[in-house]
Amino acid sequence: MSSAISIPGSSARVVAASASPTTTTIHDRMLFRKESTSFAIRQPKVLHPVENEDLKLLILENISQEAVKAFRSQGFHVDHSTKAMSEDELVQKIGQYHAIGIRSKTKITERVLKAASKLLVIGCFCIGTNQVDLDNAAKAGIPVFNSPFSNSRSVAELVMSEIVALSRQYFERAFEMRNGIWNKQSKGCWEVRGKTLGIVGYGHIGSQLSVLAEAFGMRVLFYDVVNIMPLGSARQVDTLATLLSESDFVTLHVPELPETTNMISTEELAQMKKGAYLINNARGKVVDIPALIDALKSGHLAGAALDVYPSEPGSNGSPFDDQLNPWSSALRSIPNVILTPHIGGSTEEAQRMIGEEVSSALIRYLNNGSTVGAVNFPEVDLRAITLEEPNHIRVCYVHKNIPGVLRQVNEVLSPYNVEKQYSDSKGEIAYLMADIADVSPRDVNSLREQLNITSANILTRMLA
Ligand SMILES: O=C(O)[C@H](O)COP(=O)(O)O
Repeated sequence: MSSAISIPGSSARVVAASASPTTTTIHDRMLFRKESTSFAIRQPKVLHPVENEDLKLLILENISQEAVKAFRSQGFHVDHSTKAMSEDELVQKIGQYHAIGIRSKTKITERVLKAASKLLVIGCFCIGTNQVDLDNAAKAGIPVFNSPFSNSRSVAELVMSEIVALSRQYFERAFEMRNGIWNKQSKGCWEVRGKTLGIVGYGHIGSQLSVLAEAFGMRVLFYDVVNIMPLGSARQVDTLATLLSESDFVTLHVPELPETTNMISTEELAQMKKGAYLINNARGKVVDIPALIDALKSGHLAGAALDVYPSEPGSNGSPFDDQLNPWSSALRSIPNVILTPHIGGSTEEAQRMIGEEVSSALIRYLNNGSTVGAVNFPEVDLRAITLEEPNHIRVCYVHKNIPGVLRQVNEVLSPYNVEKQYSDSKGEIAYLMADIADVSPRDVNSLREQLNITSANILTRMLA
């Protein structure tokens, strides 16, 4: 949510953005300068890449129209599709685009990145970024942005509904009623009040869920690799085994990482209480599904809810079958499992917020060079160039993080007045932004060429 504040004496507006780390920067705000007792307003100049070519964006997976509108309002050309793209399709098409927007299905692999000769930035319009080869993107000078928490509430609410649905078996009853079967029963159906919820991963979703579960009268335990202050009366436990052995419901909220692959397998399922339930809305590879099928068939677990799978179809209407995942029909035949098609973050509210948040981050990077909020890149930003500085240009220089680079860059910039400069590094990648005064259009090209030939250069862009 954002609100607008009118500035007296000005038709411009200030956008007071949400608490998101990527939605508010100095570029979004007016600049104020104190002059005697009143404030004079210095308006930020809207920057654009000085390259002649128009920016082309590929927006996949039915990303919110809010994002598409925001991009078009910047004059970008947008190709929009409701579907994901396969690696082969991307390799064929990506070469013409400067930016791509994806959700969790489209994989940006090393092969795709090699074909992405013009790509400047990647937007993941979701929380997860495991679908992108982040290291190779950074090495190619491509920052990746995501939406770290805009769909947290939607996922947490889905989990609450799954806890009640599993506990009351109402999805099975509803399924029977659809088939004309009246089967009223209370055996094995429980209230959730007084039961223990074990949350694995106490980040934005896990902590939100903790609050909702306590409002339902549940006792909440959580396990996380870092120490986190519990909300309400929740309690952090030291080991996953403790959480598994004490919880009636176990819900997973961890990213897909080598350490979390098959985090819940035969041994962990055996540690869960007999009659407990497992819920996974995180990533498909976190649960060893054949082991889960065994635990359900043996009756050790009373039920499960799964929203994510190791392989997922790329578009609606595509089959969820044994070709996609070899155990698919075995899983589908178990009655006490709720299977949903990765809808955790699929609400109008979440998609709208994500659309606004990630499109803003991409526009800020493309037009202003800001990498604040990037997940694979040093975070660099500069205060805005103002309208009172018409011949200023902004240099955005992504380079290898090796000694001696700044000396070379400053030599190139030395004939000019460098108004401000900031650089930072992350692993092998470093990023420098500098605003330079009084640069003629002819000098812009020469500056770019001189920076392009520095040995550490990965990508140089000029904004004016
Ligand atoms: O990573 C996420 O935010 C969730 O898994 C949702 O992914 P989706 O946007 O592809 O539905």
